[in-house]
Amino acid sequence: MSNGKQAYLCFALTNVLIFFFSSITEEYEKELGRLSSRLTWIMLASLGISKEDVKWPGPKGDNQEAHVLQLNSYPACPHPDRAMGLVPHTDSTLVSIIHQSKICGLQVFQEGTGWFRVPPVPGAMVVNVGDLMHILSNGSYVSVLHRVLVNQTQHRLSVVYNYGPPDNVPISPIPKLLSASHPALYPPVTNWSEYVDTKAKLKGKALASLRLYEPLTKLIVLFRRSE
Ligand SMILES: O=C(O)CCC(=O)C(=O)O
Ligand SMILES: [Fe+2]
Repeated sequence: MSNGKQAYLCFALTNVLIFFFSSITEEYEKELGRLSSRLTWIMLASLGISKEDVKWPGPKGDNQEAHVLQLNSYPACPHPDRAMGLVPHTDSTLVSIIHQSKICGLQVFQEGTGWFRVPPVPGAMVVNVGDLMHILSNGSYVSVLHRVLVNQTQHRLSVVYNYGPPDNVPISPIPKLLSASHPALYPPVTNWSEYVDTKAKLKGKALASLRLYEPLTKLIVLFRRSE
């Protein structure tokens, strides 16, 4: 086959692959959008919050939630003890839905236990509570600290659907959840992208730096310690 024909075949094949990849990605985004929205409203409903209580402002009060689809690739690393796939962090989202390939790597931090593995389970996805859900629920849902380790021999992939509020919408604790005994723990965050910028500057300390009060449990511990 001539070089010209080979180049044409390669070009045509690439276009076919791009077409299939884009249509699968589009379908995936649509489904995950529906799933994230349902999960978000179910989580809020469990706190007694309805869609009426969280009207995203907009020209007609009909602003749509936003999302970012992220593809992560963690090449095999001969010295996994000297490298980190993804440093410990919380997600700047309402919720994030992770699809992991068959390789372990994701770990979650739990107070008192430390880091534990979240192994891939065939047919299952991982749902992370993000910082904006933490703020919206006034700390009822706690955003999860997690990290990713690299594998010595196997390449790991993950697909993360980051689900957040419409952009340009301020996020603050839902007023219905607040009372004299449950004051707002966070001031309004201007909007999703601004929060992401703040986080980039303050690294892991963005949420803690916004917090207006210490959790009551911590105060009790401090009080007991000083007795
Ligand atoms: O790769 C994973 O399992 C998690 C990725 C992640 O935490 C992220 O992209 O924020
Ligand atoms: Fe994450």
